[in-house]
Amino acid sequence: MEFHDPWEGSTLTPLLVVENLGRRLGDRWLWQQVSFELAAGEALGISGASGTGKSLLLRSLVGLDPIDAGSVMFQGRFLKQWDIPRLRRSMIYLMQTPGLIEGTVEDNLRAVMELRSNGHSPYSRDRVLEILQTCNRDAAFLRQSVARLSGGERQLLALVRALQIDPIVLLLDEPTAALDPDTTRQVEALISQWQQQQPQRSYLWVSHSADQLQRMSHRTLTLPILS
Ligand SMILES: Nc1ncnc2c1ncn2[C@@H]1O[C@H](COP(=O)(O)OP(=O)(O)OP(=O)(O)O)[C@@H](O)[C@H]1O
Repeated sequence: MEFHDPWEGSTLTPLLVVENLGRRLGDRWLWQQVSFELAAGEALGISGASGTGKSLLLRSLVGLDPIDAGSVMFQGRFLKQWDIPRLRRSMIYLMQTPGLIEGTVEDNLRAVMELRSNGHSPYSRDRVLEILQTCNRDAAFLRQSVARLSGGERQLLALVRALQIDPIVLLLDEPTAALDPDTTRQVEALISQWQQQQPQRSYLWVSHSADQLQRMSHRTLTLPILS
């Protein structure tokens, strides 16, 4: 199976080049010959039935899951040439169910900035409040206990936590799957605003909603069902 990349031949320098990627599950290929490029500023949708390997594809792009064939190049360097913490700051994978620490929303945001792998960038409440404004949240959200957050609020927190690290590429794994329509629109607005603030920012967005992919991506790759 092979994907046709309609952006092939584009004069834009690609941020991400995926060539003939393959992933085995036991003695079968989950997917193979997956090839695509993500240009600076591009939004690429990923669709496919449950179990076709969308999450594993995103995870493999940042070395969280093994690759059995092919190569991934980010900003001109193969994955194995990257310092992995640095790669994962530049290209952040946002998982479906975010892992959070106990405490408040702000504890979670601050903890990430204090991690060595984030280069000791200082935590900035002003920066976070600016991001939160887009989704109608203020300082009261920062004081909330994580234990009392809804599924949607946990997703919002995970997104804000990623955005404050200032990535170039976001790998979004069904980021609104657990959200009501209003919060879904807020998340979409947040991502759009983030992307438009700097033209090189790009994202891959996995979704089961064709409408959402039409709103949020320039084009879509569909993973085929394993035969
Ligand atoms: N770490 C792993 N090792 C081996 N197999 C895995 C692993 N993680 C997931 N799988 C299997 O790989 C297949 C693809 O899983 P994946 O979560 O990538 O699918 P998906 O397309 O994202 O599904 P959904 O739309 O339901 O989220 C599934 O059959 C799953 O059971």
